[in-house]
Amino acid sequence: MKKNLILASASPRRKELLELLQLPFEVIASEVEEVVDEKLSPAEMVQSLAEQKAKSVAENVSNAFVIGSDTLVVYEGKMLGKPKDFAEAVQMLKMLSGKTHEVYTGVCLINNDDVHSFYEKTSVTFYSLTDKEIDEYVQTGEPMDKAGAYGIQGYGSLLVKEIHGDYFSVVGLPIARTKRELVTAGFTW
Ligand SMILES: Cc1cn([C@H]2C[C@H](O)[C@@H](COP(=O)(O)OP(=O)(O)OP(=O)(O)O)O2)c(=O)[nH]c1=O
Repeated sequence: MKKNLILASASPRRKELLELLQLPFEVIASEVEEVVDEKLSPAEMVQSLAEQKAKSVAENVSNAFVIGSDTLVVYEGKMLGKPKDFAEAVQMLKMLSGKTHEVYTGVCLINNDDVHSFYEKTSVTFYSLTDKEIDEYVQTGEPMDKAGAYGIQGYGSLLVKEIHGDYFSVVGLPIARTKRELVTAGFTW
């Protein structure tokens, strides 16, 4: 039987990226209270969070493939989620200035009792940023709902010197890999 596709995410970027598959899908934002186990590595953490999001939606639907995803920025072992306020956004950007960090995105595909998870790691190098540049960027408001306090797809593009790995994973969903993993997990077009 052909399965429905559901994106368990409130992120407009993930929705836009999933639209590239040219398939109908439904968006149901997960309302799970994310449980963070500090002992996990970044790769384990993003997959665990992706799984929590996908599971919370999968529990309430049938005959569907559910996709959950989570993105974290990691610098020198520190995992950075979304900044809680402007001051924290400034602090994160000062830390990332002139340095290379990793962006981890975990994806979890759930089909009934089958749980299939994977992650992508992308290295991003920032130019050295002046305090003025950081302040002006934070004033745009763009950092506030984004891991690591920047959006590579927006004004944040002006901060980035180099990237190694999947650009789309930094934006929130490694779409080419997701398509391939859906096939591996048994989803039929
Ligand atoms: C680093 C980076 C992150 N981001 C975004 C991707 C994610 O939406 C967000 C990280 O937060 P997440 O908790 O991964 O996702 P979310 O809360 O936005 O959406 P949901 O949990 O409902 O799926 O940061 C960018 O848009 N651009 C970037 O360059």
